Amino acid sequence: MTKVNTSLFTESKNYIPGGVNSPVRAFTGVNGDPLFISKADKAYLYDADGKRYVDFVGSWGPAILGHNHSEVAQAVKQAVDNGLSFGAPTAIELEMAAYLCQEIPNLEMVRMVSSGTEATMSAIRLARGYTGRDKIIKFAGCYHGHSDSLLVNAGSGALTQGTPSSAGVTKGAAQDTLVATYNDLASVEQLFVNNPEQIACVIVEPVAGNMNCVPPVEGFLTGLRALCDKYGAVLIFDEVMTGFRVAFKGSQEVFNVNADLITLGKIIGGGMPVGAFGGKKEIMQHIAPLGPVYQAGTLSGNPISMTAGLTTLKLLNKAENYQQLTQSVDYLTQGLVSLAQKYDLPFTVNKVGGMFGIFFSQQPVTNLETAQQADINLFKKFHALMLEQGVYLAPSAFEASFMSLAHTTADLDFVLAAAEQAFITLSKEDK
Ligand SMILES: Cc1ncc(COP(=O)(O)O)c(C=O)c1O
Ligand SMILES: N[C@H](C=O)CCC(=O)O
Repeated sequence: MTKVNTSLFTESKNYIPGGVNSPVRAFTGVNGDPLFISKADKAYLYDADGKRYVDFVGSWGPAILGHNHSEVAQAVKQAVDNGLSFGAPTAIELEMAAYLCQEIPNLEMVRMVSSGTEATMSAIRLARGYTGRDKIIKFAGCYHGHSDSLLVNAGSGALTQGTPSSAGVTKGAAQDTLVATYNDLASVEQLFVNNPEQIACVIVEPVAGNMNCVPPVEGFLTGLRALCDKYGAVLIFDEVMTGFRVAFKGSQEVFNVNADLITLGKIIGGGMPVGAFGGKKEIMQHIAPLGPVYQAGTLSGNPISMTAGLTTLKLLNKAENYQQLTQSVDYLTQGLVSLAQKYDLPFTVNKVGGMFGIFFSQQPVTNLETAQQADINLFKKFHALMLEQGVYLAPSAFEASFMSLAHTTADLDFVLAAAEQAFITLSKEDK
């Protein structure tokens, strides 16, 4: 790390646990030290020492237009002039809700919250209140935020830190969380059979992005739909990451499957804190003040977040944007695969729309077990070599990468040239 970065990190550790406000930022997953970011623009991050990086983290997903998009920034500046927060209904939150319901399949009503964690926690409470059942099914390696009952075999930072099932979660909170294997319908059906009429919902990342990027195999999501119908459970698609990322209308469109409840976050806040959950009216009417399932939030529907989010969504809403994202992902990942072959390195990629994952693995990665079988040490070395050359990848082998509309072919060629240098170094070390 360079001078200013080093002193900021040293100082931060005195006041903030681990020097960071979210564990995955700490770079422990790559045995490094975090960069302190001073500004971001288009496809680039600039660290505290002024060094530029081509960024594939995109604030963990939201920056799909690229950083600091001028129209979003302008709209936010105007909204700020009217006040930051009112704790009362606004026209902009109505506009956001109506827009989401118009664009996202099966979203008839939606409640805004302030994070993805709140969205999934509330959706689960709602599913429990609606069905009168206690147990839920999640998948090993999927991450749905940090509420107690979901920090069981979780992905993302929890997995990276080696604490997929967090300390501090009581047995009571965890006992109703049943864990199945991603892409394995038999493991789900077994849980339904073993817990008759007790399972309120299945919650799934339709494309897993918190054990790196792991798409659903053919029939997995439709199979979940069928199992939920058969056993009377609610199907929750956690689209906090995949919403507006894999396609404008999300995973339901890509995989042609209907969910009962959908959670959103990240992109719908355009870089501001946000989350949302919604779905069929019949279920959503159980939420307070209409129904008995309580859910609330001081800053929910915050006008600045709504403005940033809605402006982002309207700019995104063009088929050619998703063609561009897919083409950019294809260009980069095909280039990486060819280079890895050239230097005889084990390498595989997964991708859907604007998200992708790279693995130092010879076998396809379809679940947590195969993601963990990839060569994590090789990834750590690759990460360091890329960072040195000005490419910012997620500091963990268990995080998906994100393309933005601001990444140019020149940026991607720069990244491929850096990757070639990194692969040359890695292949020499390998021998
Ligand atoms: C799929 C998924 N669900 C939920 C969350 C939680 O969102 P947040 O970090 O905004 O609480 C995240 C990311 O953190 C996520 O990737
Ligand atoms: N993978 C997480 C969200 O998608 C990363 C964000 C965080 O935990 O800080």
